[in-house]
This record gives sequence, structure tokens and C-alpha cells, in this order.
Amino acid sequence: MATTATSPPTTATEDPVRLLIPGFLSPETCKELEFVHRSCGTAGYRPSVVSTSLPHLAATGCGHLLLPFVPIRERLRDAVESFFSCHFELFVEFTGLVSWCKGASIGWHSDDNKPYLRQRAFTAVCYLNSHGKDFKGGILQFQDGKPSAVVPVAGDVVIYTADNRNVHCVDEVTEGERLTLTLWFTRDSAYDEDPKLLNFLSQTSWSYEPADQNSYIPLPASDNMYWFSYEQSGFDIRCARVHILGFSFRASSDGESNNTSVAPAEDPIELLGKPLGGEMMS
Ligand SMILES: O=C(O)CCC(=O)C(=O)O
Ligand SMILES: [Fe+2]
Repeated sequence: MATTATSPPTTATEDPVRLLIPGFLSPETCKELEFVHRSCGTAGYRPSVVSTSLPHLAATGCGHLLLPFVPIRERLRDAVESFFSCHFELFVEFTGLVSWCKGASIGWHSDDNKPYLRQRAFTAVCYLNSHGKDFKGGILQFQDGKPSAVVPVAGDVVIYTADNRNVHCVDEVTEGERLTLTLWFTRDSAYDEDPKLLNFLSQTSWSYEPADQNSYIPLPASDNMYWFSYEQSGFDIRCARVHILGFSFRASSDGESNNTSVAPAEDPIELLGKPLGGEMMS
């Protein structure tokens, strides 16, 4: 019997439009990104949203905080290129941490649905915390196809095409705070995020001339950009990052001869207001 031309297309011939990748980021990486966000997040682009974009970090003297994003962006780009069989170069168009506070939601849309967003080809959303544990609501829903919904779990990533094959919405967050790392990828090098970041960095942190030439640690952004106040809490992000990297401080009040080695446990916070003498010790 001959097969008729009206046979329904098999799913095997259709291009895949989305993929959920469980456990893409480690719990430690999720926490590190949350830390960056808590330190540098600003009022977001939509109501009930707080965001930390990479250009914002680069432009506010926090260029060192870009480092954890570098390998993640590369791994995500590889995952997108491989799953969507891209035989063309992809550029990261935008990278940002977003917290969705109580009341935040987004209605049905595709991610390239505005004239100024047409360059977006693919989306990657990494979940940094978990539905049910850290927040309620906030489920990602797709209009068609599978998976039809994504319940955020810390470390999971969903990648999808930014066009109208992926019309989606996010249910309102009804409790807690939902935290994501969102990236968009473009084929158009004119929208590549990297040159913008390098431009900011060359204007700010790397060419920054400290008033005190003995200080080698970048200045934090202005105090009102942090979730904690250095004045009130004594907590300084510069110190925290140096400690995460496994360094302790060698301090001096007036020159090399009086160097004192200070163990990390001995409140190096106080030392941060003073110039550092000698090298940091690992
Ligand atoms: O956070 C999500 O799950 C999706 C976010 C989204 O749709 C967007 O930012 O355009
Ligand atoms: Fe979206």
C-alpha cells in the first residue's frame, strides 16, 4: 500500500526548540552567583525585580566579579550550539542575574518579540534556587510542546529558541524570592556583549589609579548598592572574595618593616580601611 502525502510529520524530523538540563550548575556556583547578586543587585527593569547585569558590574568598579561568569557563559554557549546544531558563531548578547520578588511575573511572550529584541536567537535560564524551598509560584510555562512547564530547581538550566516557537510566561511569585541567571545569544556580532564589557573595564577598574598607591584591592561600588552596609555590618565584599580565594592579609601601618601577618579568622575587615603592605599570602 502506498503511503499518502497526508501522513502527519513525525516528531523526529522537527527541529528541537527547547531542552531542560538538570544539574548544570553546582550548588556552590549557585551560591557564589547569589552572593554577587546580593552584593551588587540594583532595582530591576520590571516591577518587583532586582537585577545584576554584567555591564553594570563592569561599570561600577566590580570587574573582578565578572570572573565566575566567564566559564558559565562558555559552557552555556557550548550547550546551546550543540543542542541546536549551530553551524554559525554565537555571541552572548546579555548576561544577568535576576531576582523575582513576591508579586513578580511575566505574561505570554517570546524573547525576540520587540523590534529591539529581534537579534535574540536563543535563551538560557539557569535556576539558582528552588521552587517550594526558596519561593512559591514562579513556574515557567510554555504554550506548546514539551516540556510544557519548568519547575525551577537550583542548578537546572533550560535553553530554548527565542522565537515564537517558544511562547512562554512565568507565574507570579507568591512567596519568597526566585533567583535566575539569564542569557541571550545572538548570531549578530554587533550585539556581542563582550566588547561592551571590555570597554567598561578599560575605562574603570583596570585603569583605576588608587588614591593610596599601597592599596591593591579594587574599591567596592558605592555603599547604597549593597544589600548590607559596610558602615553598619562591617562586612566588606572585597575581603570576602579574597578569603573565598584562600588568601589572608599582611598588614602594615607605615611600611614594609612592620608587616604583621593576620590570620583570616582575626577580623581582617578592620584592615580594609588601611593600606595593605607587602603581598597577600596564600
Ligand atoms: O525566568 C524564567 O524562567 C524565564 C524568564 C523570561 O521569560 C524572560 O526573562 O524573558
Ligand atoms: Fe522570556
